[in-house]
Amino acid sequence: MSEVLLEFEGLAKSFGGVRALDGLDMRVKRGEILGLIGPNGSGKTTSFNVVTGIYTPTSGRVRFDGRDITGLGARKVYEAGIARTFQRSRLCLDLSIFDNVMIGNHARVNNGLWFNLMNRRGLRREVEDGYARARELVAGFSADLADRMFAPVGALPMIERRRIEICRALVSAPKLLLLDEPSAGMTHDETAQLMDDILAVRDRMGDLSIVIIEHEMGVIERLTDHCVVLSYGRKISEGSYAAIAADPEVQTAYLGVD
Ligand SMILES: Nc1ncnc2c1ncn2[C@@H]1O[C@H](COP(=O)(O)OP(=O)(O)OP(=O)(O)O)[C@@H](O)[C@H]1O
Repeated sequence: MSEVLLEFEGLAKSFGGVRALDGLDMRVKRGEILGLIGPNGSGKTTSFNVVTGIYTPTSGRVRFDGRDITGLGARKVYEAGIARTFQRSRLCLDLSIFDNVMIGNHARVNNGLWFNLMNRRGLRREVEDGYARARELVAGFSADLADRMFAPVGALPMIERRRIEICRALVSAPKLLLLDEPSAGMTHDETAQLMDDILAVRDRMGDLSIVIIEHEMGVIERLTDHCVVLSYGRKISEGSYAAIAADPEVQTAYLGVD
């Protein structure tokens, strides 16, 4: 088995005259946490949208777990083992913690009409198994949250909502988790707690790979094994956080140092 889980080859995506991705080459190894950083508009979120099948690339290839997944639709990408969170929360605020987590579990349930109508025992077992799985995931973040699985998520503070979003992504047992600015909208203390959470998830889930987009450099420094820096849709640097932070091109493009 190759140690590379995800690979971009010359990935490009244009929107009219805007080259959001401009020939990006990048690799994510199994089990690593990779930080994807760069100034606003450098193509970070577009790369997530291309990998997850929301956008079809203009050119280039995406390979995942030994397969070419270029241009596969969102559902097939999800079934292949890639899950994500979004920069802006996509939780259903009126629904419970349990319901929100289960939305991420749809590939694992046999929810055909015939099954639901005729196999009541099977349906019951499916719901019970889903509940046990969702509760276990949530308990991994917070025992208190796990005791409130039927509370509406709209009543929860931002950090708890982020935890639920990560659980919703993890319930599909992905091989790759894409986190788009998980610290957005959180306080310094909440961000610190979330970093502990993400490291704990990685410890619990052995060879899960994580790609994290973040503007908070403290988060990138603490969490990542490797970083890739984008500018105008191209990779301008990569390496450990210490290496990229010391790179003059990164300082000029990203940190605003001349
Ligand atoms: N759907 C779209 N239609 C038109 N232009 C888009 C679209 N999505 C992204 N872009 C443009 O592509 C470029 C890259 O955007 P992207 O959101 O990927 O950057 P980013 O690095 O994630 O930025 P940020 O850090 O602000 O989230 C920007 O110029 C953006 O305006």
